[in-house]
Amino acid sequence: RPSPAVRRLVCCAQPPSKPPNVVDVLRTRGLIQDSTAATEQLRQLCDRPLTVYTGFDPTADSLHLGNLLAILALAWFQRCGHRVIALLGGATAKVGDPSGKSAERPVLSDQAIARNLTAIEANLRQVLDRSADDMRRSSDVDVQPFVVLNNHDWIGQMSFLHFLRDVGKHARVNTMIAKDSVKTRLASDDGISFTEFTYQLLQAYDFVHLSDTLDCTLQLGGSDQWGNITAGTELARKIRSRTLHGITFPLLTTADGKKFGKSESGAVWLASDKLSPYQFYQYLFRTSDDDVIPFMKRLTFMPLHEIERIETEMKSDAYQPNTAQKRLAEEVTRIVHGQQAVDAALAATAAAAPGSKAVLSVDALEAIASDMPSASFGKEELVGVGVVDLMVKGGLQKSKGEARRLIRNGGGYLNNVKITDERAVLANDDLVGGRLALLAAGKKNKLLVRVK
Ligand SMILES: Nc1ncnc2c1ncn2[C@@H]1O[C@H](COP(=O)(O)OP(=O)(O)OP(=O)(O)O)[C@@H](O)[C@H]1O
Ligand SMILES: N[C@@H](Cc1ccc(O)cc1)C(=O)O
Repeated sequence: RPSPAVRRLVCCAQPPSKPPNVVDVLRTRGLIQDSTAATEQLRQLCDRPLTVYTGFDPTADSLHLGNLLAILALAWFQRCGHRVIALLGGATAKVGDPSGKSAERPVLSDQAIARNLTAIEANLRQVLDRSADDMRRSSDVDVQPFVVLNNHDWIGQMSFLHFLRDVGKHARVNTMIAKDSVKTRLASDDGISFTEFTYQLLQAYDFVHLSDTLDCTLQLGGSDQWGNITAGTELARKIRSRTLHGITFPLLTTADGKKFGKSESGAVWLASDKLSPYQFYQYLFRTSDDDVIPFMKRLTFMPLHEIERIETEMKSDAYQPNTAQKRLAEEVTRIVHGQQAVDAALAATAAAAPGSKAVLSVDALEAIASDMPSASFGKEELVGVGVVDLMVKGGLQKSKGEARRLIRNGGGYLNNVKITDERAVLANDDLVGGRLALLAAGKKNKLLVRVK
């Protein structure tokens, strides 16, 4: 298929089509919580290409599902023809954002920050590059490459005196202590360190710096960032007499109301070495019926009319349970890990399904390994050994008698194929990839056997 540029030439040199106003996109998808201007003023501001940024502190070695909301908000700006900056907080991570935190953050070593920076940049690229490529393939909107910056490049050089004179002098402590992030911590027994107290000024300085150097006029962030974003708009007004804007989106919360975060246990990581694409897919597949439609609007690029159609279908008697969840899981996994990962997750899900007859691959078995008990044996303890013995040794059945009865009643399976003979032995060919086999007692009770 010819590139958009070539298509434009062929199609009588038509100008690129005008993308929708990003404010309408964000608003209709539930991605605006607060903003520094009323909707109409924001629409006017976004009616021509502008530069927008969001910051990510490298406080862990992966971003998570909550951060995906911020990345997708940036992607919507990119898809609507704006220039986007993803800012890595190499400097701010050393200080620690008190927003939404009830206690002081631990100090990270320079090595840990450097490792996290590389990992987080990879997460951003894996989503934003793919989104931009998809967009370039499917429309003629002028999608600009996104820019990644690290605030250590300017804050790292700044002297303390410079900071006190050029930034601190223009900030009122009264205003600073009124921010939610500080107010809550001041009320706690441990209070807040001077370091974390100054965080908002560093983020404010970033905004002014990006507006000076790259004409960035808008900052996005989760609702926990409102205080830091407005610290930037206030500073710009004071030291540059300039009006900058901010938009926040509501935080993505778990079913029990907790913010998805990297510091929370059980984070839904975007990095595949911390959470496999299959587990990522499974997590989304388990979304409740109440959350599935809002998640589709906020975490996918699916057109709204399609989401609304699914919402209507969910209310009909003919609706197959979990169809919407499957679609959500596929779309979000594709955005984060790509189509191949979706195909692999679907194959693994089919392999693990109760009563599955799916032909097994090594990848599928490895993907589902964490979902079921497993047992490892030397190859000589497996090949030529009776499946009845293996079922008992692996803990799938309590006794050989029980295992025999199971097979006689048609409930024993090896690699998703019914075992018809209770004297059957495991052959070399039964080891998928020469190292894995799946034994099952009934439809759900499965055991993964591995060669040690
Ligand atoms: N659950 C969430 N829903 C929506 N946005 C989020 C969520 N968690 C973080 N963000 C947003 O992602 C951006 C980067 O946040 P940050 O790097 O501090 O992650 P974090 O998960 O909040 O980290 P930590 O748990 O260490 O506070 C911010 O704009 C933040 O508001
Ligand atoms: N404070 C943001 C990250 C950030 C860092 C620097 C900025 O300029 C902007 C945002 C957060 O913790 O989520």
